[in-house]
Amino acid sequence: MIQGKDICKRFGDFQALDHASFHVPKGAVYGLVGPNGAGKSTLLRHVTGIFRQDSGELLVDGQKVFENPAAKAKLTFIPDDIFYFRQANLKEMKKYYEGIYPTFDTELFDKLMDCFPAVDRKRNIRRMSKGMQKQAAFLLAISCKPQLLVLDEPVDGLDPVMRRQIWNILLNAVSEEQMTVLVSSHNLRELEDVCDHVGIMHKGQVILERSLSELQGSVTKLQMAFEGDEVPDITGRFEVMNHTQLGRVHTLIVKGDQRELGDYLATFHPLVMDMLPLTLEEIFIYELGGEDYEVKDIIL
Ligand SMILES: Nc1ncnc2c1ncn2[C@@H]1O[C@H](COP(=O)(O)OP(=O)(O)OP(=O)(O)O)[C@@H](O)[C@H]1O
Repeated sequence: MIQGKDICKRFGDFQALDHASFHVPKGAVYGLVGPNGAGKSTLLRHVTGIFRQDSGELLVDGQKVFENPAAKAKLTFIPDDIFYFRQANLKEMKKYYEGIYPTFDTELFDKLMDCFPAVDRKRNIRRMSKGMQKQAAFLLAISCKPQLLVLDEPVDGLDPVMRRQIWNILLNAVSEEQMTVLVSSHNLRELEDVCDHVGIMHKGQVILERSLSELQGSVTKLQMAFEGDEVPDITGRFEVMNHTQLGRVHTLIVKGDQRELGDYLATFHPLVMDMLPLTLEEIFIYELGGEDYEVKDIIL
């Protein structure tokens, strides 16, 4: 759905995007994660056609987006600073969206209103709380039935119940409408349950991009104890990303097929051997561990 290649953007002397490349497949929920100032919002503003890159290529559904209304009609964007017209209420904003998006689904809008009981159609949106303004933005954006929904820090300012509610609605739209979602966040944990692809941004670059199905099962955390103090050397056969020892218990983070690993280690007759699930956060920490990055700054 989105193909970005070597995108560069400079603001004066500052290189905000530095050959950023990434790929978002159709129907994916793609999380863009990175610390403050990494360039996430800037990249999203290129995807949504607000900025034009200085160099590099960016295609959404095969088309350039900047100054291309046909391409823009396929996507909706919820930025971190949501815009509503002064004095407008939800009813009026809905009318505005209906005028721009031929795909706007009024029936869906009315149905979704039930999921956001606190949002009053007749109240000036700018007078609503930040969380309610965000709810209104979701309501409008999803009702446009976009092929691509771009979200910048989407659940900031929402209570946990509403976060869950919104993710449920989004994931529903992804499975029913094949909608693609590109979402930025500081927090990998927040995205862990919902994304199927993750890209990590640092200093204007996408330094790592993975599909979660590719990751799951490819990295294993093992806790083992053997008769002696040593563990068998498996480095010739598997990539050991991390090894710590506490007493006789060894904890290894190993890359490779889980079953093959288990079968191989069982031949050494360990006293104890447990395979533990890794969080997405742990996987990325180990994946980035060998690189010259302050991993703790990236994964928050
Ligand atoms: N219009 C602009 N003019 C000048 N500098 C800008 C502009 N927009 C962004 N920048 C700079 O580009 C860098 C990347 O900003 P961006 O907002 O994309 O980061 P981010 O990853 O979204 O950060 P955050 O997580 O804090 O929202 C920052 O150093 C920012 O100051």
